[in-house]
Formats: sequence, C-alpha cells, structure tokens
Amino acid sequence: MDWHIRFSDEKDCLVLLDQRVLPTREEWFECTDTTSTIYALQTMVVRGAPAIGVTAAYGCYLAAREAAGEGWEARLETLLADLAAARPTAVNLRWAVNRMQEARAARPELDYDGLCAFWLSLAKEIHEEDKRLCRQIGVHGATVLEDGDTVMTHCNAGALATADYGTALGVIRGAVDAGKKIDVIANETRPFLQGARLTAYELQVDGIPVRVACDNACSLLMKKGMVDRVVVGADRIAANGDAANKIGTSGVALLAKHYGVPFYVAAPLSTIDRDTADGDAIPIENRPAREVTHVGETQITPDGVEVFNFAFDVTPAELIAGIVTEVGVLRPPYTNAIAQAFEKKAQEENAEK
Ligand SMILES: CSC[C@H]1O[C@H](OP(=O)(O)O)[C@H](O)[C@@H]1O
Repeated sequence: MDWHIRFSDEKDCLVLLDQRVLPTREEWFECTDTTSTIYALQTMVVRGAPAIGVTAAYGCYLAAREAAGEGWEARLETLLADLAAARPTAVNLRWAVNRMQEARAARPELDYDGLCAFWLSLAKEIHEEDKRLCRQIGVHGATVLEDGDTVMTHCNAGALATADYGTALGVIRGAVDAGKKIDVIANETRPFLQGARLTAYELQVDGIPVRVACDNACSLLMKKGMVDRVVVGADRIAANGDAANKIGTSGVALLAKHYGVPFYVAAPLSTIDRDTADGDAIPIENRPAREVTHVGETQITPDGVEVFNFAFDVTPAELIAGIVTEVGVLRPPYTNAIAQAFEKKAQEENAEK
C-alpha cells in the first residue's frame, strides 16, 4: 500500500489519502502550498512519523514554489519554519526539513528554478528511500517474531504511517513474507482510533488476520496469555532508547513487563534523535479537545467538560526488549547500540558511493 502519498507532476501538488475518514470513505486531499501542507499535518490527513517526514520533504518544495518572486529566500525561510513547527513530537518532520536545507547548502550554485527542481527530486528520493527502509525493518523484524505468534499493536505504524509497508506493521509483514503465521490484535487507540480504523483496514486489505481490542482490554488479554509479543512504532526515540509513541503505549509496555510479554519498538534511524538525551526531553503534543469529546460527529461528553488529550507518551528504555531498525535489531544498552547503528549506517552508505 504505497498509493496513500503521491506527487502529481501534472498538478504540481502532493495528493494524500485522507486518513481522517478511513476506513468508511476513501477521499483525497491536495497539498498545493505551505498552508495546505501544515493543515494536512495538523489535522492528521496524513500522520505517522515517517509519513510526516515524507510529506514535509514535499512541503519544502511546495514552500519554495510558494515563495517565488523578489525576496524569495527570506519568504522561504519563514515558510519552512512554519512547516517544521506543524507537529512537535515526531522528529521526522524536522529531520526532513533539515535534510532538505542541508542538501541545498551543499549546492550553493543553484538558482531559484534549480532549487525547485533539485528539491522536488530529493523529496521523491526521500519518499522512495522510506519504502526501502521499511522493507529492511521488515527483514530484521521478522527475526523477533515466532511462527504462530499473536502480536499486539498500538496505534497505526503501518503503510499509512510511512511511505509503504510500515514499521511495526513492517515487522509483521516481514514475518508473514518470511512464511510465518502471524495474527494481530490491534488496540483501537483512542481518541483518534488509528488502530481500529487504520491498522485493521490495512491488515484486512493484506489478508493478515486482525482483531480489534478496546484499549482497556490489554491487561486481560495478556493475563489470558493471548498476546505473544507487542510491536509498536515510534515518533521519537531519545539517545538512551526512551521511545515516544501514541498515548497509551507506555501503559501497554508496563503491562507487557508485568505479564512477561516481549515489547518491541520498530523505527527507522531517522526517528532516533541523538540530540535528545532521554524521554523527559521529548515534547508531547497536546491535541484539540474535540478528538476526545466527540467520536466523529457524535458528542460523547457533556458540554463544557474539560478533557486531557496528550497525543503521546514515553516508554522507558528498560521496558523495551529491542528496537527494530533498517540496520538491525538494537538491544540494550541502547546508548551504545544506537551509536553503533549510526556507524553501521554510515559505513553502508559510504560503501554504496
Ligand atoms: C510509524 S510512526 C507511527 C506513529 O505515529 C503515530 O502518531 P500519529 O498518528 O499521531 O501521527 C503513532 O504514534 C504511531 O505509532
């Protein structure tokens, strides 16, 4: 499933499958400039750390197109700053903007038209690169699952959260592609219901058995021995291995620890932020109250009641059995393992040159 994000050369815009209305409707949203791209990110037309990074890469190109004219450089800087601030937790957003800017700095000879062409080409390269990374995560991740496993997921870290294939669902798809029989328990993941709406949708399309569970069923399911492993995605992983992911993830990890269920995180190295020392330093996004007070158009809380809507929480590294990346499965102590992973990635990239 890689058709949820595509660039239309004929329309010169980014076309996104609107994840707010899945699975009951398939509608498309066009990002034509910075405002529409930020809107798509903030309202979660597109969501998921790697998918956010790919969208931001195209968003840089769209910002350059929007800035056209006398003084475009200054306008572009303002537009890029707005784009980078669209959502605070997923490091991939800033990673993508920084990567586009660093690539531009290495090409000082580019004029305006040259930059636009270069950035569109680089955005497309980042898009295709994420597809490859997820497949590599799948190959390494397949080794942590056993034939016949029932795997619990939380939120959606699938193709819809990436360019294709997924990270947590990439691990599951990788095991299935390696011939292992896997079935999935998808936590519904209130309030945006990424599990019930998106993970179940993806796995049904792929023919991978999936059952949706209420978030508060997690303890009973594990107590009954119905969960063999947990695999989730991540929005930002700190240098010590603490991992920010959708709200509720840390609770699943604590229950997994209590019941002896191995808990894995799957993410590309672009989700690891070595400038963030530990999970306490990861900014946690607060989202609109309406996501809690309503399910779709149906109000479920009394008028005026206050709600909490933290979008993420942080799972401490000591609860994580392994971090599945495109260069392998990292094992504790993560500070060392992360440093070695980046060194291995750099060696692989140099070998390809
Ligand atoms: C593969 S990253 C997916 C990650 O992103 C989700 O957050 P959101 O839906 O708010 O973008 C969630 O934390 C997933 O695990």
